[in-house]
Amino acid sequence: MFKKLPGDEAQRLVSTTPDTAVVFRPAVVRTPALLTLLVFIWRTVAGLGRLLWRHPIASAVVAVPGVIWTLYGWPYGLGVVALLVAVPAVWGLVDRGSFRRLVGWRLLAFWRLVWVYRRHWQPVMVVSGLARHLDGRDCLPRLVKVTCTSWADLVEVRMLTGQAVTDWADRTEHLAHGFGAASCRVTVTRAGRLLLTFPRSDPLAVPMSAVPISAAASVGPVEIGRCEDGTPWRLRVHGTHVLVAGATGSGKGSIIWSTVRGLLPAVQAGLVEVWALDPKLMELSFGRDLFGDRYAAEPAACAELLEAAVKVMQERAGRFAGVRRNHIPTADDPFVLVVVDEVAFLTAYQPDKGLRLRISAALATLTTQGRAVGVGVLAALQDPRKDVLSIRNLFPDKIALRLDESEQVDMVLGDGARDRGALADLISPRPEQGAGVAYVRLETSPDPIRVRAAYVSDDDIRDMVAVFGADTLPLPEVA
Ligand SMILES: Nc1ncnc2c1ncn2[C@@H]1O[C@H](COP(=O)(O)OP(=O)(O)OP(=O)(O)O)[C@@H](O)[C@H]1O
Repeated sequence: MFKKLPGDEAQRLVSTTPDTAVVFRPAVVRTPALLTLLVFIWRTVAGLGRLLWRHPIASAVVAVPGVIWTLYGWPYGLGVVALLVAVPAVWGLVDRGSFRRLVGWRLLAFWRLVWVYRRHWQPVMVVSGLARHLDGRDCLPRLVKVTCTSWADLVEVRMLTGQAVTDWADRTEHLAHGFGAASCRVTVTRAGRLLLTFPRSDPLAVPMSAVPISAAASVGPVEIGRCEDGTPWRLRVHGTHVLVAGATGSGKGSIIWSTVRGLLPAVQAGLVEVWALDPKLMELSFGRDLFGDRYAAEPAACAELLEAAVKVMQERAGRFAGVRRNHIPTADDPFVLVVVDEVAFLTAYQPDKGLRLRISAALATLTTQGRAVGVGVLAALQDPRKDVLSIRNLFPDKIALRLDESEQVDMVLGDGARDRGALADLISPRPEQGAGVAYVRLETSPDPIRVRAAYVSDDDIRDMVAVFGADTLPLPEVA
């Protein structure tokens, strides 16, 4: 048996004669055959023990029929095999949900662990540069566990000591291609541990129709679509400000309209007011009757409406000072949501400098002081550069729809978001596949979440106007 010498050994040789070929002979250590055999047996036994410990059910499913076959003969063994096939099949037919949860995804996870991840682990780690070669040995990050959900493989990994999350985040493309997935997302679970998410299918590939309007009036997070894991996407608007960035046709309208739609019962109950600024005249004007007097399209009118919102905010701040620190929506002090479609028309592309400054000042005041007194801003824009919207960092919650360039992702979602898997620049430009698909990074979590907003069609907006139009709403006068 050869003992591999440390690879750095040759570097210690020094030759004083130029152009002399250095011949390096590795030392050969002869190991007794018995020792080799013992090491081999030990490794096999340890491997079996590890297999039984890690996968007791899978091991039992294979071992039990074998043992019965050996002890009682083949008819009994075959009977147990038939039972092992028939019981899950009937269970799966009767209650597919529980079968998948308790058996199906576990079996798939076992299969994917053995066939995909463990098989390719070493080459992928070495080629992607995540493994290290130390003292002649390959040190690999540890593959701890694979779990399957309906749409993705979740792979838990223990990093090598001294590795950082960015080492992995920088290599998501290598990992995705290496394990045959379309993408990879990196999440930190605890010190030294990561969760890699490899989607197997895209549950957001099919457009969703508008979320039904709830009977209950709520200012709480509004359900506006679905997250990648199948749970509802609830957008918090009260107590925060939200910035929506996306190229033309990316579906900014669906986020704005889904939010307005979800708030309508609360608007009707007088707990919420939606103030609409529509400088492009193409989006919010369609449901203009929902906003009554609180609608502006001309830049001068937009400036006035924003300044009116600032007045509401300041008046409340004066009343709340020293009395309370948070806003609770009531009929007297409703939550005011200022919706701005294409905010760049008012800030960057506005030729009148006086108006531009008034609007920027009002927006900056609202976004810095508004959330504690119940005034929120939901702004949409196409170009997220700082010179287009200098106050973009004042929005705690950000949504990146399809973007034109990869650099724009971090501009919207913050540093490192793209490396962590927010591939907003790769969202399909085909409306049926990609419109409304977005990555969200909430104030409370650095990890981007992939979501899709429901599509609120023109007919839906007409219905909303018919039921919740201005004549049915309690709209107080602008101060
Ligand atoms: N959530 C969605 N699901 C499916 N399709 C959508 C969705 N949102 C929008 N679309 C489709 O994409 C098209 C463009 O959407 P929308 O006008 O909302 O984009 P936008 O980002 O507001 O574009 P612009 O900035 O040019 O106004 C719509 O006409 C619709 O067909």
